[in-house]
Amino acid sequence: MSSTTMTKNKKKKKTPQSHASNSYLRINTAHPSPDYASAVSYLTSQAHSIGLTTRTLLLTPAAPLLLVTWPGTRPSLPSLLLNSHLDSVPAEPSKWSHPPFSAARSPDGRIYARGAQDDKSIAMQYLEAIRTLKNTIPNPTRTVHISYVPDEEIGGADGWGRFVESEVFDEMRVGFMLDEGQASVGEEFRVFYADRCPWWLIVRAVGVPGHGSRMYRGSALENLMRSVEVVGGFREAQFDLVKAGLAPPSEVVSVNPVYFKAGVESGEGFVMNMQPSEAEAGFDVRLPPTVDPDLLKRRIAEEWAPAHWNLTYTISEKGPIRDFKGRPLMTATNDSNPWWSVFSNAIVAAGGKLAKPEILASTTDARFLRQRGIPTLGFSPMTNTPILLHDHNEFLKDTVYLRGIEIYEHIISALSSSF
Ligand code: MET
Ligand SMILES: [Zn+2]
Ligand SMILES: [Zn+2]
Repeated sequence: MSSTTMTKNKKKKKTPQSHASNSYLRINTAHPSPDYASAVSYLTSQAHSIGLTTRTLLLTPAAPLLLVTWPGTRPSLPSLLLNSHLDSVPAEPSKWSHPPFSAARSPDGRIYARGAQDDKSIAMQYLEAIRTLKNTIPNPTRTVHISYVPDEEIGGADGWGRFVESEVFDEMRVGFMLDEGQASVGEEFRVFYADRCPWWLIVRAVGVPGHGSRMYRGSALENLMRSVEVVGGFREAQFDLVKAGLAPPSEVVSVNPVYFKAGVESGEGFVMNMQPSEAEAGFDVRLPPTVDPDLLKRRIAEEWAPAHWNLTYTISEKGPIRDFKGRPLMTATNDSNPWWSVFSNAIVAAGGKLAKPEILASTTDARFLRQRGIPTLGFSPMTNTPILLHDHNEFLKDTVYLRGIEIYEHIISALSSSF
């Protein structure tokens, strides 16, 4: 744990190109070696320029976590936490129209960068919104924290997984957290009250090796292909529900193959006339909170990877799927949750429209808070924007980014007051 610094509040005017965010987008935060040091140092300097307190936590040496604080006048009230992860998924630069860490701007204002949507925009918008609010309110009623957290994209074990267990987190007494959401292709802002839970499934096959010309039963690849066919059938059935309009995409179990690995290699590439004795496939599986995980586990064992086909499997469960009381991880979006009412009213006060609350198709660190019963919503203020997270040519328009700052001004102002 290192320095705590407070500087004086300087009144600065926001200019549209204070796309300070561009400097942040240019830091290469992609796995497998995200430049956390530069990201933390940049965000720290931005926070100090507004007069906010910062702390860098080294819960593991390679993965710093930055905590920014705007102290409230009534610190006894539960605090508001705004969360953003520091890391990004890798990009394939040769497939992009602009280098992924250039933050290149097109004539119509699209800023291209890996992380432009996921989720470096909110990282900067939180700060810019507070920069503006500080001009009129030196301190909020309730304490506002921003957490910049490592390793979200790889499961969060060394990020939120450790943070949530720390004394610092307990001392923050978080009452409500806002985390990232996803872009909206229409006019309405999207908000997410739950995530799907990721299981990373690897199916391994062994089998009879032999000459590439021979037809026989039980080769490793034949065994693996049987598994792929069964998984594919399940996938089609889930997809059919979505296509028929019977379920939103985030309310079915998705299962997508993400790699296949097989073949005997020589220095020249794959040996084409040998059938290998081993093969494996990787699947990204996502479970909505409404699904019974034990039933899916049974299906995997009995149908997707049965031992009698010489198949074995591992499931890497990325985080919790139920809270400490055994309930699905969901945040209430009705009057029973006062944070919800204040949040949704703030969007309206900002002139925005909110879509019906959804389950997020992907996964965020929100699950670590929901597991502890802390209400958490996923929200990234990006309307009229194609959904490009983890895709090539990820971008965000400058006008959308700037509008997002105004939205956060309303939200932070409302949620940090007492109610
Ligand atoms: N946010 C990432 C995703 O949804 C990582 C989730 S935890 C494995 O893929
Ligand atoms: Zn993200
Ligand atoms: Zn992501």
